[in-house]
Amino acid sequence: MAVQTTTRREWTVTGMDCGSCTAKVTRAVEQLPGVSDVKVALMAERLSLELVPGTTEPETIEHIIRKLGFGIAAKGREAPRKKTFVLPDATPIAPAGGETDKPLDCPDDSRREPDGHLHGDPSSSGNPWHRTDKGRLVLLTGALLATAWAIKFLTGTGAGNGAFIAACLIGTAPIAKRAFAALRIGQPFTIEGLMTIAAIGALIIGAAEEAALVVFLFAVGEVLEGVATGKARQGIRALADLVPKTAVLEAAGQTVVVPADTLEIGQIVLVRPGDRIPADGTIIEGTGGIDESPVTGESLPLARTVGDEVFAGSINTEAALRIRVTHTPSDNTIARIIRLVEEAEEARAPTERFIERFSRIYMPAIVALSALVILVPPLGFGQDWSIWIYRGLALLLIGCPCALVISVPAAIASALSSGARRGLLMKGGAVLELAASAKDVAFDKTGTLTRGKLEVTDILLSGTTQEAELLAVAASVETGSGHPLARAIVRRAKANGVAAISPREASVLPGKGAVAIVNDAKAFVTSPSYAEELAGMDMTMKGQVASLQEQGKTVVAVFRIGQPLGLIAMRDELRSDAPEAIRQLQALGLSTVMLTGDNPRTAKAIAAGLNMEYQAGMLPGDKLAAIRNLQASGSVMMIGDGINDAPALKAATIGVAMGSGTDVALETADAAILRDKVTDAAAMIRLARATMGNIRQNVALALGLKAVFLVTSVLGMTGLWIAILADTGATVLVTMNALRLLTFDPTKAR
Ligand SMILES: Nc1ncnc2c1ncn2[C@@H]1O[C@H](COP(=O)(O)OP(=O)(O)OP(=O)(O)O)[C@@H](O)[C@H]1O
Ligand SMILES: [Zn+2]
Repeated sequence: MAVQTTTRREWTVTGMDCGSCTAKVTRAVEQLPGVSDVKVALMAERLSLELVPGTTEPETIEHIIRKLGFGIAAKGREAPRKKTFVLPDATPIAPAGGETDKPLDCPDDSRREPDGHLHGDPSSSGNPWHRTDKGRLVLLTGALLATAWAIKFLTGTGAGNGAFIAACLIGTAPIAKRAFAALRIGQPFTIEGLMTIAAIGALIIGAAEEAALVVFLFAVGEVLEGVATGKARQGIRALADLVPKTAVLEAAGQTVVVPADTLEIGQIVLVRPGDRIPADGTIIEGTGGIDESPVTGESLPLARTVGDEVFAGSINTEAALRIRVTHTPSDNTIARIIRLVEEAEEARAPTERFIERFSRIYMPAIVALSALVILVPPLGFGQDWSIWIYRGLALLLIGCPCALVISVPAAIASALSSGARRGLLMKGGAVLELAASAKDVAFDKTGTLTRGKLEVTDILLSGTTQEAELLAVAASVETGSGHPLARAIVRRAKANGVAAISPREASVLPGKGAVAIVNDAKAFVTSPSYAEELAGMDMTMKGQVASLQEQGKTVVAVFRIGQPLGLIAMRDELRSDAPEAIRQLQALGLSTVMLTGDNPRTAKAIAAGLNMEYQAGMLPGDKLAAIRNLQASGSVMMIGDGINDAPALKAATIGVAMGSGTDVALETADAAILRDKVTDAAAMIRLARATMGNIRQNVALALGLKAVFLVTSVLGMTGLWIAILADTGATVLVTMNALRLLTFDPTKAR
């Protein structure tokens, strides 16, 4: 075989509460044969990897993950693999590969439904805590501890000690099992491992009561971590809940209620007032206010009528609507947003990667340190063994990097879902981190700072040309172009009742204009400067152009080679919040610049109203060069509508697409602003900065607490159970702090 094909496989993995859990899963599977590109998303509870068919069986992967104490279920169904096959009479054949532990009644996992019920922590979402494995461990260890205490008080120390030993051993068993599973696949340093050593060690030095308490507190901590992480996950899940589960389908003159995820393109659904719209579609009957806040964050209801597009998840506020479905459920705008937010987690922030590397060293370092604490004082200085073993064991319990490792993903997940609810999409922690450090913000003009809905204001005719002729030629040249200028001209021709002449060989000259053969003559609609270059302009025309441009209007020349026909001037309105947006960005310490293909005079008139810098007369390539130039001095955020500025958006450190309609932009840009609000650019910066601030607080808190208890443990001021309490406390505190980002409102200027 020349090419080794791989298939992408996905699982839902439950029970991961922190970054060291995801690291454990990652390391466990990435060393398996045929496995590559392993991605584990803590918040989305997802494991995905590339797998060479016929190497590692997916069942093996599931088996290993379960052994480590997590729940796992395959996501979706993959195309059947070629390696295993089923005979016509459905008698399964074991594959030739020594896979013996595979259940015979299940020859191919691709035919198995994701079973939903999981071995480990059945579901960290939804399930009450006491129904989870970790919850049961708390109940078990708690009951054992209580019993042991009762025995101690009723019978005196001797029997009580035995009860504590039993409680500790029984409670440690499941933890030790997970530690051994990790050890067998080459991961000696796990929190379960440290726990097991500490508990057994404590038993050996006769601290049975404390050992039992430590096991109990550890179990409590695990549950608390699970609850905190579950809270962070809810932010993302809430988005998915916005799409109604059912839809009223119109079929053969009748209405039936069907599950919303079975809707197909072309079907007609009925949406009553007050209901959420079940699918992306087009209104075919009815007029009403639509609240699009779930999708775009814009909470003012927008008037929508026949022919308008609506988004799944929006609320129909007034009248009954009939809607034709235009997108399948998995392709809905909201579904794509959810997917982006989920996948965003995999685009790690540099800080996150640094912390992960740090935590890989941290645990072994703590183990080495506690070995020294145990050995050096008794051996070197003749000190008492039991004191230093105790202190060394306490130190071991500080070796859990959970709080540190969870600090970044929890903050980022909270920020991403908080942003998504306001129509601010960012593809991951890396984007957040870069946005927080942005120095310049570059704006496209048309459609970004302005509304992009141009209006023809002046028509100036050359020589004997009639207005109708000018418009007819211009409109037919422009029929092939989607440029806002082109649309304005075509609209005006229609309004004047001018019949368009069908053009031949119509094409656009990006950044310059459009050309076509109209009535057997090559005709152009271009920028005045390109017209000058191509055909020349007389003094009167030049004067007219200049005075129109000084009024902030965009002028195009209509001509055939050697024959000017006239000028068309258009005006585009600034978005009402553009001046405020520029003010806010400048107040945040960013420098702002407008990059436009329009001419310098028009650009100057518009930039003056915004009090910002500008660069004009730029071809798409020039915009790209300008971005590169700015990047020499720091991160650059570029905001555009994706028309004519895609290369610049791509080149910018953070490319932000603006506008809900642009399908492509959402997937290609680094971030998107779904409401048509320029001030959201400032909101995005604020959210990014708040997130990085939150992460810094979390890291300081986590490291600070570790440092304090490291010292107090070595000095013997705090013991085993305080050490485990400090660890859990830090994790919970850090997660709670990160959750504050869920309610942070970045649109408020401070
Ligand atoms: N289809 C077209 N018809 C007529 N003129 C055009 C067309 N496309 C571009 N031009 C001319 O080229 C100039 C630059 O176009 P370009 O699309 O790069 O920028 P723009 O849309 O005017 O502004 P911005 O760069 O801010 O979005 C326009 O101002 C216009 O004069
Ligand atoms: Zn953990």
